Amino acid sequence: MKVLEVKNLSVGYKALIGKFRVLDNVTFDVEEGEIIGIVGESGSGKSTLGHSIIKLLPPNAFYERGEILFDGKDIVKLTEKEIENVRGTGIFMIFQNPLNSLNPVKTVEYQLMEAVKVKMSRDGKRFDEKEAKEIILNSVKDVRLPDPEEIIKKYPHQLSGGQVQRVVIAMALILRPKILIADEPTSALDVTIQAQIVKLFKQLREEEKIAILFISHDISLVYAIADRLIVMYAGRIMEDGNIDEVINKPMHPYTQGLIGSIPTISKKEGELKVIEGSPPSFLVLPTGCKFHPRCNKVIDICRNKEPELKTINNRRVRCWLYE
Ligand SMILES: Nc1ncnc2c1ncn2[C@@H]1O[C@H](COP(=O)(O)OP(=O)(O)OP(=O)(O)O)[C@@H](O)[C@H]1O
Repeated sequence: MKVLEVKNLSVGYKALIGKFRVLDNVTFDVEEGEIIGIVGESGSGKSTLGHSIIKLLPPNAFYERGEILFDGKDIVKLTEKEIENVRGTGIFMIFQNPLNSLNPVKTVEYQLMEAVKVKMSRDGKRFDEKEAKEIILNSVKDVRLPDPEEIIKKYPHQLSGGQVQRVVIAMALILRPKILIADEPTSALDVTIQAQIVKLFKQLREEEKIAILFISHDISLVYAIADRLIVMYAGRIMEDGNIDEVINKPMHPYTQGLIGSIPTISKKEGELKVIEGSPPSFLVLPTGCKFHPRCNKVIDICRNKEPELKTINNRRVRCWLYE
């Protein structure tokens, strides 16, 4: 069952130098319980995509075109009041900067309690303080925060970055949304905690059929959690498919470059290949395929005409090599 359909989504920003489009015609569906890794270099539009889906774009951003269908409604068209009812238990986003999700003048306990209240009321349950406290303490234990009783009395600024991130993840565990968007959720955490959080996300999917959009620049981490991989470049989907198939047989030269630059045990240091150059500015995007200036398989047509995202054997790929 589809829980989200993003159709032909284009999103831009207004800046002093003028308007520019970041997301360009992004289309993908999300199935119930599916974990999708969204990868790409910094600036490829991953966070913009996440913020668009939960309708929390910065004030200078605008939806140019397209639809985001969730629960029979187009998120793009929802009023602030309507989207408020979707956020939390419908769609929840863990931001790259977790402090943005917390209120600086309220304790952790207060904020997790609010989440429990929202969850109970949307599930049609009567609020029970004792039960709520138990749910809070369990969620704090689940994210491996030390001294749960003590930590919930604290304010966000009294916690480390990694602890704040775990409080936000605890909030997600309480709310159990239909869709969880996690933007680099574990980058502030050390490797052992990271592994535990990845396990928790998988458990959430198993128990609650939560769909997760896991945004990261770290393909190896995504490989440990996702079923499917979407590769973004310059605000476009370049490749999309089953994660094992994409990792073992990447079709797009950009995906091949990203995977070729992952240090793995089997590769000796000297064999690591990095993609030359850097992503283009959205103000002056190249003509044709946006990756062509950095592509080692470039052919004439790539410079002049942008390829469409084509479906080939269960995979979508935007590249002239497969036309
Ligand atoms: N508030 C903003 N105002 C203007 N431009 C913005 C704003 N936020 C993002 N952008 C532009 O959108 C582009 C995509 O940014 P975005 O944060 O979505 O990429 P990303 O792939 O998530 O990168 P990162 O991995 O660094 O977070 C950026 O290069 C930047 O030019």
